Amino acid sequence: MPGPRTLYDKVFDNHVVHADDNGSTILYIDRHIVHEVTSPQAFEGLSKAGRKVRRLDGTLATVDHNVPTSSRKQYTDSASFIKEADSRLQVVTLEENVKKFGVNFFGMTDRRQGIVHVIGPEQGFTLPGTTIVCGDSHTSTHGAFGALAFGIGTSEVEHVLATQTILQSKSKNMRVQIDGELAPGVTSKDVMLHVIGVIGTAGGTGSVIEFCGTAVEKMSMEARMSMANMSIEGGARAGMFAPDDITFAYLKGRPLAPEGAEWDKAVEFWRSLKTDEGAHFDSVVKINAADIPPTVTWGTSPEDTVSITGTVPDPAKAANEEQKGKIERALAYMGLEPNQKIQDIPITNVFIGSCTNSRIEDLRAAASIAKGRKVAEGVYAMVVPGSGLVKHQAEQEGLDRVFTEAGFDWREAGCSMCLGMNPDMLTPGQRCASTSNRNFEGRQGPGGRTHLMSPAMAAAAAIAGHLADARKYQQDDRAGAPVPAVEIAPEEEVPTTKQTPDAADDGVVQSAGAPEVSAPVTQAAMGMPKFEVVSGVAAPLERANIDTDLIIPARFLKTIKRTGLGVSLFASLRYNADGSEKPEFVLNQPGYRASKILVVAGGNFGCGSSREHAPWALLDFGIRAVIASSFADIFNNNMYKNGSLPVVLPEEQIAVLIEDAKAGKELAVDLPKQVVRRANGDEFAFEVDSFRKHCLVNGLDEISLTLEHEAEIRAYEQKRSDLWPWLDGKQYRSRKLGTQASAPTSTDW
Ligand SMILES: CC(C)[C@H](C(=O)O)[C@@H](O)C(=O)O
Ligand code: SF4
Repeated sequence: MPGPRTLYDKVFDNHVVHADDNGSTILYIDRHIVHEVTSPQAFEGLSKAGRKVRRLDGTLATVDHNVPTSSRKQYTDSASFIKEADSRLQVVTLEENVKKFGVNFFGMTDRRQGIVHVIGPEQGFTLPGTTIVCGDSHTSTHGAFGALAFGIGTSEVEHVLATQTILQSKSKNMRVQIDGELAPGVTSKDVMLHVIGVIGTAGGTGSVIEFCGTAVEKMSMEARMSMANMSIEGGARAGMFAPDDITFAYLKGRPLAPEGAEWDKAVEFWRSLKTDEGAHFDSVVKINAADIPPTVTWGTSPEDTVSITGTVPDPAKAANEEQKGKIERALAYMGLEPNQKIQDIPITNVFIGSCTNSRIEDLRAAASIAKGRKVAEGVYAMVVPGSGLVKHQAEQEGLDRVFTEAGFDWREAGCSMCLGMNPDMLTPGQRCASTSNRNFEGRQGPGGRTHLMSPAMAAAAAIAGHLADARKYQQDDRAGAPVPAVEIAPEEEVPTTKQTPDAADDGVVQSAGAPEVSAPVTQAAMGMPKFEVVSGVAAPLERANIDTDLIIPARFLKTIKRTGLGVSLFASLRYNADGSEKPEFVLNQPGYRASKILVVAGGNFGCGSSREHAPWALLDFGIRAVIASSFADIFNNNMYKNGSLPVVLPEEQIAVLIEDAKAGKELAVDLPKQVVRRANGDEFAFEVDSFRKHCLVNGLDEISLTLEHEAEIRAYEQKRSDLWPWLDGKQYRSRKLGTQASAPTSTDW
């Protein structure tokens, strides 16, 4: 018998297909959600290698990032409806791929279309105890159901499509415990912003967070989803909540949830998915719910949080020079003054939407503030439901009229203004009160400024015309008049220093049935380059927390190829608005234009989005190795999958290498010997996982290696059918019973 285990341990253990002695595991994936941005190159890889989608019954695709959110009344097809050529190409490419491979698809005329992380739960495709992946960092959302759900890169998307498995090593266990009563007017979004303010954007790196505590136990599924969603903003691989009666009540009757006797069997199993008494957590953070104020962000990182009643931080009071520089840079970008009152910050835009806060409860909360009021003069406010079904439900409840009468724009489902990838974008200098999850520089459009907050707070800001305390706008429906719900303390402070944690499956889809897998190919399908020794003058980059939006902004993700992105690498740092080069940026300087190595002072390189376009852009520019003190998890993986190497070294050694780089001295990154060699012969040793090293040095394709374990994958699928039959789709089941299944169609559930 194993010792006491956490929820994460249990779900992980239940999915092991094959474990190597070195800790690398082939993990079975129950659910794979696919969108148009991160899948074209994966389907192309599949085609080139002559492979099929292994489990169509566990795969669901939709379009969300590129779709315009304007009325679809005139829609006839995507090719004519989507005006922007690159966006159109990604959407049409997915439409072609789902047809070609038989993948279940919610397209633009399907009411079930919406943001990937909204539609999965809505359909009951997301189930407790499952493993769920998507080429998207906010896959963590599905952890609200007690699923192990995480974002992956495009190479991994291809791996999952081909093998229904993924290569993983075990993460650490982290617990975030929130006990007590939340103050009136404080929502789960405030809680999560507060948590990220406490642990920092790298606080959860290498860990899976389990959220627990009395405050969390009372939360609705929507509220839990908002928190799990933003686990990635805390750097975590995933965020999980133990499934309970609230979870089961949400799932019961959903189209793909189990039914009848199978439902009872499933619930009985789901109830076992709790952390055992005495299970080990590598770190624990405890938060008192009553201490959490309505929280917003002031800066350019989700960790830059402050109470709505607080003030903009003063760099002069920063703990150290590094912090001072960080605050100054953020204030300059955000156009804010030190010590300015948060509630005095005027806004131009409001965005209520995104996979964090576009579900029915979110819209209800915003509507309760908007009801009977008007959007302030000069503010453009939009509400974008997370899916066609959320939109429909809201319209049934009359919320659309509440919004439109108040002057909000009522839109069609999609990612919209969460990221600058479709027509909904900020223009330079515009300032947005946003219910989304990322406030990185340029996130909602080049030069745009984002303040993250809850739906109620965003609605309050729309009405006030500046950042505002939603508690002042809470309405008493019976009286029909606005009344302040609580007395507000003048200056609630939120901790500014980071707290160090003390150590301490449905009746799915239909399709192809038993998989037919083509013979393993031994050479990399995409021709993965070998990595041995890479040398030359490294480019120094002195900045921490470099996010993937900064490495490659969203507007450049609209490609269906892996190549050609080098020119857009670090676009906002590299180019002026007129397209001319900024001479001060390191990669524009003569000595570094051909650098193959980047040395970064400051950790958490590659945080944020899962876009594999980030390592592709680096590679296309010519950079094959990045040396930093730490890397965000998904980015780290993505580098390896493309024959490039993330090298982790201690800060002191990096400081030496930065000086070498500035002096134009050559470095060599020697993977076989696992050292970085300086020009004077000194060597700094680094660690690397032995399996990954083997793949990189030999240019091996991981899919082929995994398919060598075909017998084990099949055995696992048999075991899964026996233990958790509700995870198999209907046609899959009938194929196994020997009945002839009909050809897959995209609506055949
Ligand atoms: C496009 C996709 C890769 C990206 C993500 O991984 O998060 C996007 O959804 C985002 O929010 O930045
Ligand atoms: S974070 Fe924004 S862009 Fe990314 S999936 Fe969610 S809504 Fe879409």
